[in-house]
Amino acid sequence: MGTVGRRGGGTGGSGPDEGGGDGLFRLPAPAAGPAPGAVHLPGHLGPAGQRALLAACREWARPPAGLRTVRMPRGGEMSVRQVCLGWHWYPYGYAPTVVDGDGAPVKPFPAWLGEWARRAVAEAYGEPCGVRYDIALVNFYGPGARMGMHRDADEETDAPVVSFSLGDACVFRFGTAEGRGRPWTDVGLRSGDAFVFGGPSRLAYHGVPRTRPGTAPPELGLRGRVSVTVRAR
Ligand SMILES: O=C(O)CCC(=O)C(=O)O
Ligand SMILES: [Fe+2]
Repeated sequence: MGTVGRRGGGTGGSGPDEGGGDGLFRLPAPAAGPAPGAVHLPGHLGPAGQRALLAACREWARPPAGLRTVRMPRGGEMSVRQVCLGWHWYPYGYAPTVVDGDGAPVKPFPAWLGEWARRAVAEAYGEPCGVRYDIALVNFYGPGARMGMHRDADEETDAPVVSFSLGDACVFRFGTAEGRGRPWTDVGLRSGDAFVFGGPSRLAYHGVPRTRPGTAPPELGLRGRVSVTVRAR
């Protein structure tokens, strides 16, 4: 990856489907920190983009290799339910099949989602992105679900991670690579936002201490929150 700065301008027609003004993507909005290499893109996905991504998530959630509860090695369960694309993540590694679930082959990672991720990275950093994205983790947050501070450290590449948010707003806590404690910045993520973290922030601890139930855009028809985090293995 090249220099990591704030985005410059628009990225032009690099998306898989511009949606003819129907709001698949919004015009670039001002991008902001909270840390070097970590860029919040508020309102990155327009209404049509949010609808399209949510419809895809609903398909991906179906069995086989569908939504599952993740069991942690020490016996706890994640409150967020998850489905993976491309490679199946389990604590702590990647497998071609759902080794900690129904054993089915993981669903394919769609090329268009890689395009969406590259588009977000290009907007965040103001330069083209050539990463071959091949993994997505789709997280479903019901009432009270949260995600503890962790690093996305099971990938072999240092390609930026891109997350897309749908539904209820949340507090996204973004810390440092040094440890899971302070200092951190609490960023409010809302439906349609993208968040990119790469470069010096690639291995920063982050988590979702809470969502804000009832704040999803009503027209989306989603209760709760969904995040889609795209990575390169
Ligand atoms: O839900 C989010 O926004 C964060 C998800 C996350 O950190 C992950 O999937 O590793
Ligand atoms: Fe993460």
